[in-house]
Amino acid sequence: MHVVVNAAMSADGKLSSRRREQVKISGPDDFDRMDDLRVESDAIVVGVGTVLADDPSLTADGGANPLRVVADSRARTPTDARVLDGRADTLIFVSGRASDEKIRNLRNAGADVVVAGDGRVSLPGALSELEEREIQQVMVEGGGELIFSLFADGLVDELRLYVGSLILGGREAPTLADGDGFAIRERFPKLELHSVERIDDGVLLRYSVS
Ligand SMILES: NC(=O)C1=CN([C@@H]2O[C@H](COP(=O)(O)OP(=O)(O)OC[C@H]3O[C@@H](n4cnc5c(N)ncnc54)[C@H](OP(=O)(O)O)[C@@H]3O)[C@@H](O)[C@H]2O)C=CC1
Ligand SMILES: Nc1nc(O)c(N)c(N[C@@H]2O[C@H](COP(=O)(O)O)[C@@H](O)[C@H]2O)n1
Repeated sequence: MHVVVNAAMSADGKLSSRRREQVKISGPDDFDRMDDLRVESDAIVVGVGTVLADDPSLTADGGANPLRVVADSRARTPTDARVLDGRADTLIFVSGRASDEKIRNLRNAGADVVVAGDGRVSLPGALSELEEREIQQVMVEGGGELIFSLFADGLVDELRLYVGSLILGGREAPTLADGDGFAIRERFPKLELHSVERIDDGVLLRYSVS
């Protein structure tokens, strides 16, 4: 399985505003590139924070829709969220912290709900489940909490990072890898830079993860 993290950040490294509002960091050509990546992926994964903040549809304009996947330990995805609009299949990973009632409500809203882990969703467990379903390419769209955990668990193969030409600012604004962060005595994940490409008025950086 190949796991690609795709995200857009401002020149000061923020994924959205200090109020966690969805900001258009990508321009039209970069959104087209993102859509192409959705089409060529078998699953798109986000954390429930992104669902609650952005209410994304996670569908592809130009082709077949990949499986939509949400990491949502406590089953907080609203039953009227756009990821449950029936336009594509949706799999929600919850953990032992999710109540039976919330799981039932999500299933009634059309989601496939799978329990992975006891505390937060076990990401190795979730990716194993996707592998069993013959998912070959996974596109992770965010946000920063989920991306940090995937790096911490050593589960990311590739990073495609669009850097837009704007400053969002704010110490509380989400960044690419939030979570607890890494310390110097631990191993910082290392990247290998493969390409730099100007798109719209920003830059796409493509890395593999060593
Ligand atoms: N510019 C861009 O490319 C993008 C920007 N964004 C922005 O990012 C922000 C949302 O990011 P963020 O708040 O970090 O939310 P995330 O989408 O990363 O979701 C985080 C939540 O996922 C749940 N989760 C379940 N399992 C795990 C796990 N193993 N590790 C980490 N999280 C887990 C947790 O909630 P629980 O414990 O309840 O399960 C956690 O709070 C929004 O402002 C959005 O606009 C988002 C995507 C892309
Ligand atoms: N690539 C990219 N550029 C931006 O400027 C963005 N704000 C995002 N955000 C991500 O796109 C999702 C929106 O999805 P839908 O089009 O509604 O399906 C959003 O939830 C973020 O994951 N990405």
